[in-house]
Amino acid sequence: MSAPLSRDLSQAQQKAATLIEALPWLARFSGSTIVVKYGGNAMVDPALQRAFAADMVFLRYAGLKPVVVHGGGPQISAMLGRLGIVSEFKGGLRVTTPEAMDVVRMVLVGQVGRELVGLINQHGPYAVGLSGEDAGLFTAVRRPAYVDGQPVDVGQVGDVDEVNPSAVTDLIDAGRIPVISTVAPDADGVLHNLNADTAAAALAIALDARKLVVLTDVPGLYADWPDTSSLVSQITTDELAELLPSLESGMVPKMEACLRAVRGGVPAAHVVDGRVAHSTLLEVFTSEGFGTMVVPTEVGES
Ligand SMILES: Nc1ncnc2c1ncn2[C@@H]1O[C@H](COP(=O)(O)OP(=O)(O)O)[C@@H](O)[C@H]1O
Ligand SMILES: CC(=O)N[C@@H](CCC(=O)OP(=O)(O)O)C(=O)O
Repeated sequence: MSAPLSRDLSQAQQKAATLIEALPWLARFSGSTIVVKYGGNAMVDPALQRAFAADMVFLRYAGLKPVVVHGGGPQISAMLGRLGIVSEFKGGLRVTTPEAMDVVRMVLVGQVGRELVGLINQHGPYAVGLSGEDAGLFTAVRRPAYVDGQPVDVGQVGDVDEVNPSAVTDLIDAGRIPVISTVAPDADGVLHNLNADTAAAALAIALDARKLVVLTDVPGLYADWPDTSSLVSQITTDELAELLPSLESGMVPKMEACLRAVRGGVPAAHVVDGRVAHSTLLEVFTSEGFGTMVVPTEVGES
């Protein structure tokens, strides 16, 4: 039995309204580079993985230039466990011995990156995987770590010192979707383990990206975690800099990355809930946006 005509019509109008809501955002962002940090549940739930891959292809067809930087902390810990190598964190950073570094590279470049490339390429020949080692994309510098104010040795953990984005821009110009794993050599060629949020921010700046979108497992930043009424929809860089010292570990690298990106010239950085299918599309193409948006102080106050 078919539904009454009036219900068909109202459903059709709702669909048309959703499509037309995207029009100003398509006009604004078409041609822009968007760096997306893929992480959290979106990376382990098969339905969310497929939705994420479809979103990247959607962005490309909409005329945007998506660039994916992926995480993989839980996958690295699982593989270290399977190999009987102790996983240790100090000051929120993984202690990366030469032995652990081999595993970090194997898991990020050889497993997590490959899986995402495969998912995107079910839609066509778009994704190409590369790491910070390829064509000098990232040069790392040893990252200092502190516990209770005292310096501690975390081994081969790096921060991004230099970015040479030409390999990424070549791929974008060829219509591809770059998928980046965050390991990189230092100036002496010694491989380092980079936090993926940090690397995504550095890349967004170097690419002059229009947005940085960071997927995570919560609806966004809570000013007073875990009070769920304190979800922040928009925050300026100055406000975020003031809030940062009070944040707990999980959110710190993410919010530091957003602050770094926006202070480095990226017009907006967003933290969105990767547990919601198509969260990236919701953020880019709907008027309310989605999650927490970080903007420059002069924009937020105007
Ligand atoms: N102020 C806060 N706002 C939101 N989440 C917070 C906050 N403080 C701590 N968290 C925790 O940080 C986690 C996100 O960090 P993490 O697990 O490292 O992210 P991911 O795996 O997505 O890279 C959230 O799931 C939440 O438990
Ligand atoms: C130095 C450092 O933090 N390296 C991370 C690299 C992966 C990553 O950042 O993954 P997530 O985004 O899933 O946390 C690690 O070894 O776990």
